[in-house]
Order: sequence, then structure tokens, then C-alpha cells
Amino acid sequence: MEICLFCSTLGEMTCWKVVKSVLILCLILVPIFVWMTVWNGPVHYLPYYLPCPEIFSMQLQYAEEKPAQLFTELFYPQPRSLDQKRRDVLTLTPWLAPIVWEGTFNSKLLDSAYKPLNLTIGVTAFAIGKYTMFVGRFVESAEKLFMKGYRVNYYIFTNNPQVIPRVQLQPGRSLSIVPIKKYSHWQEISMRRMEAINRHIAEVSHREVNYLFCLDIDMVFHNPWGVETLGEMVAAIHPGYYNVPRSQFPYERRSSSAAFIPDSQGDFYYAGAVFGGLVKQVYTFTRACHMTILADKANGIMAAWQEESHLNRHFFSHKPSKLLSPEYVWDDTKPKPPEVRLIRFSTVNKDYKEIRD
Ligand SMILES: CC(=O)N[C@H]1[C@@H](OP(=O)(O)OP(=O)(O)OC[C@H]2O[C@@H](n3ccc(=O)[nH]c3=O)[C@H](O)[C@@H]2O)O[C@H](CO)[C@H](O)[C@@H]1O
Ligand SMILES: [Mn+2]
Repeated sequence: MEICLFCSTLGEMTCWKVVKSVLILCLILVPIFVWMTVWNGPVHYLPYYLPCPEIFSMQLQYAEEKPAQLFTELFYPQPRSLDQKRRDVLTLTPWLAPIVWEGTFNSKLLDSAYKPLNLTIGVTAFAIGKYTMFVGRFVESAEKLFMKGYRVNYYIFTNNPQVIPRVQLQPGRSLSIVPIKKYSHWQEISMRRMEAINRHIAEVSHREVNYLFCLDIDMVFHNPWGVETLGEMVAAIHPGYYNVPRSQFPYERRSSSAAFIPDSQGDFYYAGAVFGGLVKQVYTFTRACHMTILADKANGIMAAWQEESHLNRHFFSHKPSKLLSPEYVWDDTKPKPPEVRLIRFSTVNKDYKEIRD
């Protein structure tokens, strides 16, 4: 029988003990070696993933950037992710434009963001023929309630500058008279506003204002109207149709008109009395509406509600970026429903036969 040289010198028993010890040692050392070479890797790279604090604390001052600090040290109630302030009304359109209702915004917070921008807000209003009688109340109420504390330029378009009353204005606010010819029919007067505003933006106001609101003159401010209304392109929901199906909206229904919207389409019925936005956007908007009004004219057709129909057609295909609730264009002949918590801007009761030629 053959015995290995090792065993023969140490004896068979001792030889097995040595082999066993070597095996046990291997069983311990091999995993340690594997762990050190394979699993030790990420530990080696860990510092690589740590943030570099000096980058986060650097103050970057970009070229032309104003060092205005927005929203600093302002205390206001926490917005709650699971709590909606208004449950009784729609506050967001399906294309994610906010609908401004009382209770949905914080004026102090918005002012802290907008005041440092030193904006100038323009207002166009037309007072042609007997509508000059509305200027005094319109401007006086606006001086108390419209964009309080901001620079405002009123542009009053009229065929009769002499009768426009002089109203005492707050500092930083101005009123310019824009002479304009009188068209013979009230429909034409109302519709031609798109053309006149567009021309005025190109010639004058694009240099003077950041935002522009275009408002009816037969209206009065009753409650604050502030920077919550500013947006790229702003439309107002008509007080007469905010709670009716779209098939009942008084859109232009004749397909021969450029303002045509079929029964089964449309979002909201917007008022012609209030629209606005960045002056550049209002320029594009008024030009587009004037073009479709001219297209109708060429075809011998006038839309059901004049420029309001064209405005509605335009906003159907070019959605406004912000909507004002009927708080911003109310009708004094209607009782105030509970969802309208504040009437901010409302029509003056007027005798149409008496004032329209
Ligand atoms: C609340 C609302 O959405 N009102 C709209 C509605 O009726 P309204 O009854 O509000 O129209 P309106 O008589 O106020 O006319 C619109 C505006 O045009 C001016 N104007 C009109 C006639 C005139 O002889 N002199 C004059 O200056 C004035 O600025 C007036 O506010 O439909 C009109 C078109 O038919 C306009 O779209 C209005 O904005
Ligand atoms: Mn009106």
C-alpha cells in the first residue's frame, strides 16, 4: 500500500488534522478575499456621490438680472395639498389655465412679487357719442380700486375730447385722450374697437405699458382688481352664461361667418367687455379679431354679438392663459349668487334706446 511522503513522516492522523485546518482556513479566507475585492468597490466610490456644498452656497449673478428678492420673509397661511379653497366653482380649465375667484389667491403674496417689477398697466376704454357720460364714474372708481399702488395709463378713445371730465389721479397714473372718429352704428363702434386698439398699441402703447386691459366704459369698479388678473392672455367669463350648457351659448352659429362655432363645441362664453394681457399678446389678439371681422364684412355678414363673437371664436382655438370669473364682469341687473363672493366690476344700468344712436 502506497502512503504519501508527508503522511509517512507525520503519521496518518496528524496529516488529516493539517489538511482539515488548511481547508477551514481556506473557507474563511476565500470569502474575505472575495468580499474585499468585489463588495468593497462601492465603498471606495461613495464620496463621489456626495454633494459639493460650495456649489450650493455660491451666489450666481447673471447678466442683466435684477437682484430683486421675491417672496422673502413673508408670512402667510400654508397652502395645503389636500385642501382646496374653493369647492363650489371651477378654478382650473382643462388646459390648466387658472380661473380667478375670490379665495383662490393671496394679494399680499402676489404684490410682493409684482411690486418690484415696477410695471405699468394700460387700460383702453371707448367713450363715443353719448357714452362719454360713463367716463367720470369709470375712472373715479378705477382710481380707488383698479391696480391700487401700481402705475396705470388710461387711454380714453373718444370722438368728443372736450367733454371728458378731468379726474384727480393718484401719483404714477396718467390719462390720455385718443381722438377717434365716430361710426354711425353702435355695432360698428363696438366692433371697430379691435382695430383702434391694435393701431394704438403699434403706434403708442407698446412703448408705454407692460400689460393692457381693454374694458367697456359703461362699467364701475366696486371691489379691488389687482395683479391676480395679470397673465399672457386673459379672458373673462360672461356673467350671463357661466352656468349653462354650451349649446345655449350665444356663439355665432352660421357657418358662413368667420366667428362660427358649432353647437357641440366651445369652452366658456367670454364677455367682450373685458380682455387683456401682455401688450404684445393683446396686439396679436386684436389684429386676429379685426381680420376675422373684416372677413365677415367682405362677405356681407355681421356676427351675432359683433366683436364679442369673434373674440369667442378666437379664444376657442387660442386658449387664454388666465380666466377671470364673473366677479370681474358682473351685470347689475342680476342678483348676486353665493358663488360670486365679490362683485369687482359691473355694468351700469343704462337705457339702450336713450344712449345708442
Ligand atoms: C358685458 C359685455 O360683455 N358687453 C358686451 C356686449 O354688450 P354691451 O351692452 O355691454 O355693449 P355696449 O353698449 O356697452 O358697447 C360696448 C362698448 O362700446 C363703446 N360704445 C358703444 C356704443 C356707442 O355708441 N359708444 C361707445 O363708446 C363703449 O365703450 C361700450 O362700453 O356686447 C357688445 C357687442 O355687441 C360688446 O361686446 C360688449 O363688450
Ligand atoms: Mn357694455
